[in-house]
Amino acid sequence: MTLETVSTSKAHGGTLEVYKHASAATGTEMTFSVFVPPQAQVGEGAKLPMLFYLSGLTCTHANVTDKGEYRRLCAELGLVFVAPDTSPRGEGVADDPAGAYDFGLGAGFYVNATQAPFAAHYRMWDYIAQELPALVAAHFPVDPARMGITGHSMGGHGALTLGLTFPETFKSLSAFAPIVAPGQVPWGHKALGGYLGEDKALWRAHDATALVEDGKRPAGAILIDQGEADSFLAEQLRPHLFAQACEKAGVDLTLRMQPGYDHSYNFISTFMDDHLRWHAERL
Ligand SMILES: N[C@@H](CCC(=O)N[C@@H](CS)C(=O)NCC(=O)O)C(=O)O
Repeated sequence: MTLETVSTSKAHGGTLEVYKHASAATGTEMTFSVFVPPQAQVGEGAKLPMLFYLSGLTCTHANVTDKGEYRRLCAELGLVFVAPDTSPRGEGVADDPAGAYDFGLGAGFYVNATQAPFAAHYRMWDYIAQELPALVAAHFPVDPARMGITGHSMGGHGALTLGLTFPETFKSLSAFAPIVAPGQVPWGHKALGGYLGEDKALWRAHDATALVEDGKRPAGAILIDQGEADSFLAEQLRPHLFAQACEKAGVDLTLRMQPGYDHSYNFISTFMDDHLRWHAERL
């Protein structure tokens, strides 16, 4: 698969690179950023651990790339960091009929849609679970046996559901302010209903709390940070639903409620170092 370079720029001794490529999963062009730390240059054939970061509603690869403040520590730890887009885009890609921010473009919810007109391109589950790991392993100095996943909000939902479903691919798992129970909150009802249809039994495969209840297990322990001043906490995020399911199932979850922090990248960048270390220690 061919990658087209959008940009490349030296940072912290490594390089921040942005690429476009034709995606077999979505049938569209997809864009992602990758930070390659300086350890990649130490000898030919370096194989480094890597972390996928899945973004939230309205985001592209650029939000965390610009505001996540991950490069300095990734350079120190020798961790490759990959940030994909949140939905397919381009001509012929359906959007929310009313142009709402929480469905359609920028809101793929990391599922394979089954409902028209979204089924044609909204296949972010396959893109993140299969296509992107293979593509990254083929083109960058990464060890495919040492990949982790994290994400924010809708991207935290993606990280948890993918990490629980594919523990052999995603060996370490964390999330920032994730949607943990889409089957029980308005964002999830709209997205899962719109992409997967109204049969709620089918939603359980894309609901982290239901996945744990149904017996799925991550590769190891899970870290979640959640701001207590997050305006989405009570209605959309509800992390205690996931904590209860994990406790009952014996899943090792560290849920840290962070006083005063909101839903923004000020919160994410504050705790980014902790998440990078969490993954580096496990990969
Ligand atoms: N009310 C917000 C909701 C979307 C939102 O808060 N998105 C979060 C993820 S759920 C985000 O990361 N936004 C982009 C940013 O802060 O850079 C909007 O319409 O933009």
